[in-house]
Amino acid sequence: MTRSRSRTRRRPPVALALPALLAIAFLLMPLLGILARTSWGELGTHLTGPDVTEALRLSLVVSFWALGLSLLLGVPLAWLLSRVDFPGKSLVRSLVLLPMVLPPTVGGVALLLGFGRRGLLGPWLENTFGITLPFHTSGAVVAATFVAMPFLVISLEGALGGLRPSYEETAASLGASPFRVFLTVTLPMVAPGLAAGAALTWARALGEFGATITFAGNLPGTTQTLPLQVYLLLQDSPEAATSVSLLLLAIAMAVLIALRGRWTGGASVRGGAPSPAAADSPALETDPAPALPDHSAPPKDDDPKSPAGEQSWSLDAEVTGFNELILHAEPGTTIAVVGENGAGKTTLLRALLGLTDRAHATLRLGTTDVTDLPPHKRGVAWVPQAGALFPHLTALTNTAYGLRAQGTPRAQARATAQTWLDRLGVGHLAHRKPAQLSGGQAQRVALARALAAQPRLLLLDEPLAALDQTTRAHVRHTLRTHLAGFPGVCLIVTHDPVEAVSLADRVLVLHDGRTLQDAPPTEVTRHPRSPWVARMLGRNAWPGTADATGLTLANGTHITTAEQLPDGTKALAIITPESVALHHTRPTGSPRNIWPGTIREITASGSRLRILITSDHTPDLIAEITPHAAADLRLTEGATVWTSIKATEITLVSL
Ligand SMILES: Nc1ncnc2c1ncn2[C@@H]1O[C@H](COP(=O)(O)OP(=O)(O)OP(=O)(O)O)[C@@H](O)[C@H]1O
Repeated sequence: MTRSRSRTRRRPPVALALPALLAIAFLLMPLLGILARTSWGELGTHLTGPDVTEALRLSLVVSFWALGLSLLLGVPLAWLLSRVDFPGKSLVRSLVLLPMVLPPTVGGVALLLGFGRRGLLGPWLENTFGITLPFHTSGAVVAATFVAMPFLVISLEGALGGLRPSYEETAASLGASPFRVFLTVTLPMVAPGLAAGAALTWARALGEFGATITFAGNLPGTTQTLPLQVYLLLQDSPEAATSVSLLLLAIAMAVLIALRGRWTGGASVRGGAPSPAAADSPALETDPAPALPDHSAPPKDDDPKSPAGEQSWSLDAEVTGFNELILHAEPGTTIAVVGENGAGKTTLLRALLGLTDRAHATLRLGTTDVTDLPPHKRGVAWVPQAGALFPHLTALTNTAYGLRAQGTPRAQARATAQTWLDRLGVGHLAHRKPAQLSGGQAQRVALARALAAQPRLLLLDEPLAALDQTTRAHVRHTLRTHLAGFPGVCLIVTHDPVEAVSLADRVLVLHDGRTLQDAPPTEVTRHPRSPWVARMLGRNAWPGTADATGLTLANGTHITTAEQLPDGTKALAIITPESVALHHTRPTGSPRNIWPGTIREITASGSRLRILITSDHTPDLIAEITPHAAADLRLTEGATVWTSIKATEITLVSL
């Protein structure tokens, strides 16, 4: 903190500071000119004259109409530009920006040729609706909208672009229709950007001159706004022009001051890390989840979509595209989805949600085929990484979101949400915003929100990734308790072997989008089907070819094993780190596999030490020993050791 402050106080280089100061002086000089030349004594008279008050009234009318029109047309346009890919999009974006760079008088000419009496659309407007824009206030509104709307569109498009899609996707997965998502999540989250854009739009419309005078003329009381007044007054009464300019200047400054700090707008989006507020708050990670006598989902009548009598949902999915796999699971099954980076875990989840074109899932949940339903009608709830709690809603309203989207009355939805928050041990935080929750608390609220929506399939994307080790253990315990009673199937994407083994009934190992192994954790632990899975589970896994006495590795090293596979079978030799013994000198006696090696790395793993050994004879080998044994052997990085592994300690897994 101190360091960053002293860094900002450091004297700036003269080569940059000097032109920067000149720029400030350049911008300031005209404003000082207005202030210096204002006849302060006559200011009141100038600003209260009938012409000026009339022009001010007209300016306010025109600018607010222009703002209204810009909001009406510009908000959907900004949304379209930021969210939909369509041909000619960059052309449309250039079109939006054009009025900002076009000389306003040219804009006025263009408006005349488009909407004027002899323009392309003018005659039709006149004949059909009796609307004539030039020389009417409506013309001034059109001119102001033309030049001001781009400010709204680019501000809002920027804010929308900065919004992580996971918020809107989560809202859809909770059952909200696209329009509801827009109103309840998108708009509130981009509110600062929208407000900044609206204020700029209004200020620009208020100051509009060139397009207005060219298109709508300069008729007192009809199209003569304040900037046009200034132009006229400059010829007849320069002091009055200065006073009116000061008024416009004051309004512009007021807008900018009101916008201070909002330029970087965007939503207050939190990551998974605990906020400072949360750090001060009584953290709940140590609270055990309350024991639940009955963890069934809330009453069925809360769920308008549930077919009567259906209490649980199996999963049948056939996924094609990047992922090629078939998945079947009985209700209540928790499946850990694991695999290397890029194996297709997230793509699988998104395919089940109906949120990606990269893979397609034929999906049946219980007796219902949801394949052709949009994401918000599938009953598939998603908890993305870091939870994606809506930052503008409290924990309670976040949790009630899915029920409200599904039509549950507000009071009932809130009562049910409170029940779920209580069940997950965060009921007392119901009225906090996500920014006031710690990472662990936020994860519990995100889980409560997903469960409260009564999904038929629950997808958790690395639910514990953002948490520290202690919190992780507690939240894992909570998760296990609550998943135990979930009446559908739950898929958990994880990179954490402990999470996979301790939470799941099955481990689905993906490789290149396909199933490499789909088995109970004990089976995967005992017989990992790939070196990657073995390594993930902390085991050594050496690929080779089986023969009569064991396995021959690619480099020719032979490993003797107690069990044998048919000659020529491609297989993995799985060696647990605890079964690797280390010696100072070449051991004699029963072990059949003995190689020399060099210690490359020693790291702590719980109460034991993990030793990485490299050798010319074998692939890298991990051994795990007690610190006491390490001290006895006086192990240091770089030291030479002998490793030995009993033939009975090696498992062969055919590939
Ligand atoms: N929008 C996309 N367009 C093109 N390719 C993509 C897109 N999203 C992901 N991919 C690619 O698809 C593959 C699978 O990605 P996916 O995100 O599903 O992997 P993952 O298993 O979740 O990885 P990680 O563990 O890194 O999160 C990767 O090769 C990735 O580069």
